[in-house]
Amino acid sequence: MMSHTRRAWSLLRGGSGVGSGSSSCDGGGLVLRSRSTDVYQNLALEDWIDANVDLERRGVLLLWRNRPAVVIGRHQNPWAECDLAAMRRAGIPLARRRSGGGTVFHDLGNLNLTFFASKKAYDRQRNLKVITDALRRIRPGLQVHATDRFDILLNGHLKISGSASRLSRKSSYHHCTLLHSADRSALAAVLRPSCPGIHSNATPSVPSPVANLLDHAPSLQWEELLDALANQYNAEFSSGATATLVDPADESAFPGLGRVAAELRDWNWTFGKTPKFSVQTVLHLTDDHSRARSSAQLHMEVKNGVIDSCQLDVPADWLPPRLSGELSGVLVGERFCGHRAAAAVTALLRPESGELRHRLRSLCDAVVSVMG
Ligand SMILES: Nc1ncnc2c1ncn2[C@@H]1O[C@H](COP(=O)(O)OP(=O)(O)OP(=O)(O)O)[C@@H](O)[C@H]1O
Repeated sequence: MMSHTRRAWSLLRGGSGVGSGSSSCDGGGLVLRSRSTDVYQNLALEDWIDANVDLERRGVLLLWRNRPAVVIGRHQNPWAECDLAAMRRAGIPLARRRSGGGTVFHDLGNLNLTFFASKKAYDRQRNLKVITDALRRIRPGLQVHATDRFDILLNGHLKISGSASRLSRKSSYHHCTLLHSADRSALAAVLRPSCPGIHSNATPSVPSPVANLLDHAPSLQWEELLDALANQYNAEFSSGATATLVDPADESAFPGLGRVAAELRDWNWTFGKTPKFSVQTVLHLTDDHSRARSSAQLHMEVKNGVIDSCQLDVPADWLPPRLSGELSGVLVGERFCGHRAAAAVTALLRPESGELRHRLRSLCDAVVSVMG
């Protein structure tokens, strides 16, 4: 018997098997649900569908959820958008998506919907209408509306959905989040800057108060929500598709997907694609007994996530210029990442006089903590 994934693959490749409406494609045709909760696999699945499915013939709606993850827009700076140290402690990965826009938090209480269509059929308000119509249909009392920023708001001001999209030569996709029962305190804890004093042209996020659907529609279960969305998609796009489970980890069904997932997971994409930026900040220094205090100025230029230049202005009565100069030199060419920088500067902390070592350590710690 054909597995769900294989059936989906044959459908995606243009085989038959979906309901009668699917071939009269008014931009609609196939509803898929990903089995995976790995953010990189799911983002790679989006790429795969965009590259391999004939979207002129049929559109696709992909429904997916991730284990906790922070997803930044293509042109964003992760150090400016999220608390990387807190994420590392909690084991929450960072992903950079291919589309533009701002930073969002995902977990299993957040549903993602990706609407794939030909470039000609690309229509974000129509896609958002699928979501708002589905919500109104299952809970007529819910006050939801789509904004001209392509967010969906509840009760006029609480964001339940954010959108981003990507257009290629012939195809398009538009993905949206939908907060059902996400951990809002985790969301607030990770969506704040790691690093002070960043100057850059990266796209900034637009923070909004958020809400979970479950708090406003207390008995709304996942299956009811997923069915309503699939049905509404079919109604809007005159399709007769039933949702099909797919597994992006199945390389025989999605050849090449694993390589794309690995690229998305790689530091060179997640951090290395950050638009160039500079960091200018004051470092607060203390000795080992937290008695003596001083401050230093840090100025770094970072390109492709790597420190291109580093200048430390440290008062001469705190450290001899030789040592602060040496620390600056050690950091140039390093990835702008606190935990990696910590390894790089450890070598500097060779025995000097005890007092100087404490003062150098304090300076190193201050620099490393700035780097997230
Ligand atoms: N899963 C989520 N769903 C909806 N809103 C979220 C979610 N996670 C975070 N947010 C809120 O959305 C803000 C980011 O919104 P922003 O508009 O910058 O990006 P976006 O919604 O991804 O995309 P776009 O900018 O393309 O609309 C966050 O600061 C937070 O307030």
